Amino acid sequence: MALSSCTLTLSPSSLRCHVHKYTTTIHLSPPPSPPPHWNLPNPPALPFRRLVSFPPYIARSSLISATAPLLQDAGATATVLAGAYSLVRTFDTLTQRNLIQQSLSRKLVHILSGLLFAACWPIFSTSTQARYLASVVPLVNCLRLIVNGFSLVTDEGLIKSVTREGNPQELLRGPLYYVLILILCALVFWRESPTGVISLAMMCGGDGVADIIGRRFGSLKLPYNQHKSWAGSISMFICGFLISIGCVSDHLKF
Ligand SMILES: C/C(=C\COP(=O)(O)O)CCC[C@H](C)CCC[C@H](C)CCCC(C)C
Ligand SMILES: Nc1ccn([C@@H]2O[C@H](COP(=O)(O)OP(=O)(O)O)[C@@H](O)[C@H]2O)c(=O)n1
Repeated sequence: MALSSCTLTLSPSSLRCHVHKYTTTIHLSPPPSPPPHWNLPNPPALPFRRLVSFPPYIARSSLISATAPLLQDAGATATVLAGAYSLVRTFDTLTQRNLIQQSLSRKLVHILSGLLFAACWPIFSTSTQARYLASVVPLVNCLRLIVNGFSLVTDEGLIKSVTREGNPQELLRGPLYYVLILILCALVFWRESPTGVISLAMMCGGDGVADIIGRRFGSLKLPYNQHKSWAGSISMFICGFLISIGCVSDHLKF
């Protein structure tokens, strides 16, 4: 029903609105004077009666709407941090129990960490601070790699699931560069540009698969690099391309 008119009757306790279907103007009448036994001072003569101040529930709802994105981003950051810790712990347990080889564990952590990090971006809000809170996750892991890489602390699970030979200093090379790229992609590209997720798809999906395929089927080496093979390089291109297409599809809203 279209609102065609409203006659407002202001009163100190409430605002009553009587909607009439067929008049088209709005009449604002001055509030009735309070009964004499209230002994209130006469209100100042204003050219136009100010509406009563917003009731507390409106002030509260505007505060909630202002802090809701921050609370959402804080919750998302805590969730993804817990996911990162759980991922490394899971592969450490699988390696400890000899259910998978350490080299395969490391590569699966390599493939899954960055892709799952980017897959979590949609749970953050669309506010400007979202990317900064999201980048806290790789930043915390960057600090973990540094303190373990310099043996300031020793996280055996992290070292076993992320290094080739179990040398803590290995954490200061590939893994450290890896999380720095995650920070860069989150801060610079975030969800505005597909460049970030495509870079992560190639670094995580492509490079990770190249190692797995290249070690097993890479007998035919590249002419200019005897440490790389045609099988590994072609698998990097194909998997990286397919994962990139998946990352920039609708479900990430690019
Ligand atoms: C093993 C890794 C890189 C090795 O690179 P390269 O030597 O083969 O070139 C990856 C290291 C991963 C890091 C320790 C953990 C990163 C977690 C990530 C920031 C957040 C993941 C969240 C998600 C929900 C699991
Ligand atoms: N294009 C590629 C990449 C890796 N690989 C194989 O994967 C192994 C490790 O690859 P990598 O140098 O990317 O290892 P990370 O430095 O990524 O840990 C190489 O020694 C090769 O056996 C390949 O055959 N072809």
